[in-house]
Order: sequence, then structure tokens, then C-alpha cells
Amino acid sequence: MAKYKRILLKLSGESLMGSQNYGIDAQRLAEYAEQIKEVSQMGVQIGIVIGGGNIFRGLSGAAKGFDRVKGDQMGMCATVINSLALSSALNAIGVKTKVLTAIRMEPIGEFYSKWKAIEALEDGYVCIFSAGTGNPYFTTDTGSSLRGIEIEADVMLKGTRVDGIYTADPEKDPAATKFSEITYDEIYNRGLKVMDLTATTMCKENNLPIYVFNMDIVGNLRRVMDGEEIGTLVHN
Ligand SMILES: Nc1ncnc2c1ncn2[C@@H]1O[C@H](COP(=O)(O)OP(=O)(O)OP(=O)(O)O)[C@@H](O)[C@H]1O
Ligand SMILES: O=c1ccn([C@@H]2O[C@H](COP(=O)(O)O)[C@@H](O)[C@H]2O)c(=O)[nH]1
Repeated sequence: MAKYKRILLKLSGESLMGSQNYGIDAQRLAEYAEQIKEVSQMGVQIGIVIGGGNIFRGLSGAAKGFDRVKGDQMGMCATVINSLALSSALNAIGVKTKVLTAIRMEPIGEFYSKWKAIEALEDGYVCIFSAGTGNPYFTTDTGSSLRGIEIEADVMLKGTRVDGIYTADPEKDPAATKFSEITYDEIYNRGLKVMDLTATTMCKENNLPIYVFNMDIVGNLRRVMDGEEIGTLVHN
């Protein structure tokens, strides 16, 4: 039996680039879709939030002179592009999906509501929550914690390109060591940057555990569902 009944899976937009410098790598997209299908077939209810860093981030836009709010709106549109790509890849392999958007944009997706989402999850749809929180100055990590709490997920799975939380950024510090578990408070106290603080605080205050793992290794999502300890658990 799967370890969790209902999950909120956060996927990194940057990871979707695969080996490219920009955009969507078809192979990485197909691998993500297959992993999600496998877990959906186990009966797990799956909500997904995908980032937009492979296309646009408001902060990088602001650094080039864009208005920050417009830049963030561009970033949110980037998450919609990624959500549509993932939805299409899932549909192509027989998985039913519903794209719900935080900003009204029918017919691209249906306007999000908690109850619509839960009904779709219970009907076996994989729900993709796009456009983040719908507000500027936030990130999709915060969008994930928000949606995870709203849909009453058992856990927020942060599928990223590192295999957990380390004492320092493992992509910069080869001497960094990995935690198998850590509390939210330790994340603050040690100044760890794996997830933004707004998202961490929302999870802490609402008791939503976070599990950070490497989604770029095919089969890992299933391993998490099987209870294998391949990442880092964050809890109170
Ligand atoms: N202490 C740490 N432990 C683990 N990873 C860390 C740590 N500090 C920084 N990181 C970095 O955080 C990154 C993971 O963040 P995330 O998955 O949100 O990536 P992202 O590129 O910001 O995603 P998105 O495109 O969705 O915005 C890793 O690639 C890693 O380099
Ligand atoms: O609630 C939100 C979520 C996201 N944004 C903007 O989108 C980009 C892409 O999201 P990432 O989490 O960085 O992948 C982000 O940089 C913001 O510009 C937002 O404004 N509000």
C-alpha cells in the first residue's frame, strides 16, 4: 500500500529543462509523466504544482529593468505553459488531468477552488495547480504549500534535482552532508535555502510535512510511495 493517500507534488521548472539551457526537454517531461502515472495507478490522489524557472522568473526580469509585478505575472504565465505541457504528456499516456489556474483564464484551465480540486482528485484526476498563488512577490514553493494545505494533502513532496536537504547547497559545497530528517526550526536557524521561508512557514504553521527528494531519477516517486528513505523529511 502507498505510504500517502493524497500528495501535493512540487516539480521544479528548472529541472524540466533537462540538459537544455531553456524551455522544456521532451524526455524529462515524458519521464515525469511516467513516474506520475505509476503512482496514480497505485490509487494515490495527486495534486501538482510546477515552477516556471525554465522560462521566466520575475526577479530576473526586474534585474533587467522589467516592472516587478509584470515580471511576476510573466513568471506565473510560465508556470501555466509548463502545466499545459505536463497535462498533455499525462493525457498522451492515458492519465486524466485537470488544470486549475489561480487566475481566471478559461478555456486554458478552470478557475481554482478547493472543492473543485478535491472532487477531481477523488474522481481520479491528476490536478495541476498553475499560476502559483495568483499574486506577485510569491513563488511556486509558496503556491505548493498553499495548495497542499488547502487540499489537505498528507505531505508536500518537493521533487527537485538534489536528493534532499544538506548542511549547505550541495551544488556549491561538495563537503555538505545530508539530513535524513530536519525540523522547520532547524531550517531557519541554519539559514538553509532549499525552499523559500514563506513556504516553509506555511507548512510549519499548518503541520504539513515536506519530503525533499530527487525527482530526476526515474522511479524515485514510486520509491517515496513505497516508504524508501531516499530524501529528507521536514517536520515540526
Ligand atoms: N541546503 C540545501 N540543501 C539542498 N539544496 C539546496 C540547499 N541550499 C540550496 N539548495 C538548492 O536548492 C535547489 C532546489 O530548489 P528548487 O527545486 O526550488 O529549484 P528551482 O530551480 O528554484 O525550482 P523552480 O524552477 O521550480 O523555481 C537545488 O538545486 C539546490 O542547489
Ligand atoms: O505565486 C506566485 C508564483 C510564481 N510567481 C512568479 O513565477 C515565477 C516562476 O515561479 P518559480 O517558483 O520561481 O519557479 C516566479 O519567479 C515569480 O516571478 C509569482 O509571481 N507568484
